[in-house]
Amino acid sequence: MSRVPPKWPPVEVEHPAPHPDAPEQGTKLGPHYAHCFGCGDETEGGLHLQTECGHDATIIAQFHVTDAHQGAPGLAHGGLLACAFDEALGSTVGQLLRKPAVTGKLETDFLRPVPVGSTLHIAGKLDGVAGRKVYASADGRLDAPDGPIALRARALFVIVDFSHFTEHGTADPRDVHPDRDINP
Ligand SMILES: CCCCCCCC(=O)SCCNC(=O)CCNC(=O)[C@H](O)C(C)(C)COP(=O)(O)OP(=O)(O)OC[C@H]1O[C@@H](n2cnc3c(N)ncnc32)[C@H](O)[C@@H]1OP(=O)(O)O
Repeated sequence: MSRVPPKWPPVEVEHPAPHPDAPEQGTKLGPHYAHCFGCGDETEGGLHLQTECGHDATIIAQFHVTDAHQGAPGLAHGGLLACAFDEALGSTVGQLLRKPAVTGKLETDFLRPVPVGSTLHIAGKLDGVAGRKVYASADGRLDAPDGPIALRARALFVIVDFSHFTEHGTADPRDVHPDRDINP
């Protein structure tokens, strides 16, 4: 089967430098929201993705695959793997650009099965910006930062105003203060 991906990014883009307030390499990034299914630390059934700032404007995430994440016996569920990439790519966009953004489109190539007990090492990077559209992509490697690639993902994020989260969700407007620069 041919796996030739379409042109990426699909439009002409600019390549922005990371925001001056973007975290430095090695900085551990806590959850952006304690109840986020992807990264929250108060969601018993969540993915508990752990992220940190990598080298060369990358965001590195680790997803430990447990019994709770199975789709087939002993294998991770594809939708949860896609969720891990959504979170890692959202973190890449938010942490490096310091702007609130939501996923508009997410494409995932599943190249190898991901067994329970393994750790997926996801490295996300920005591929370009066109107006409010931000293109980002990530590779997910099995069990080591240089392990075999199990998944690849490309995503379009759209920069939004903070009112997206107060009008469509239940974010507290008091939590959207002038110092806040990434998703609540
Ligand atoms: C640190 C934080 C980590 C967070 C990680 C988790 C991130 C998430 O999972 S967010 C939750 C999932 N996503 C959502 O709920 C988003 C739901 N969708 C929406 O709210 C809206 O459709 C939204 C905001 C994406 C776009 O709406 P709107 O603001 O009206 O802009 P709109 O004009 O439609 O689109 C903006 C541009 O993006 C393009 N675009 C939007 N969606 C797509 C798409 N699916 N495919 C291609 N292009 C798209 C539009 O064509 C437009 O392009 P152009 O500027 O060239 O005309």
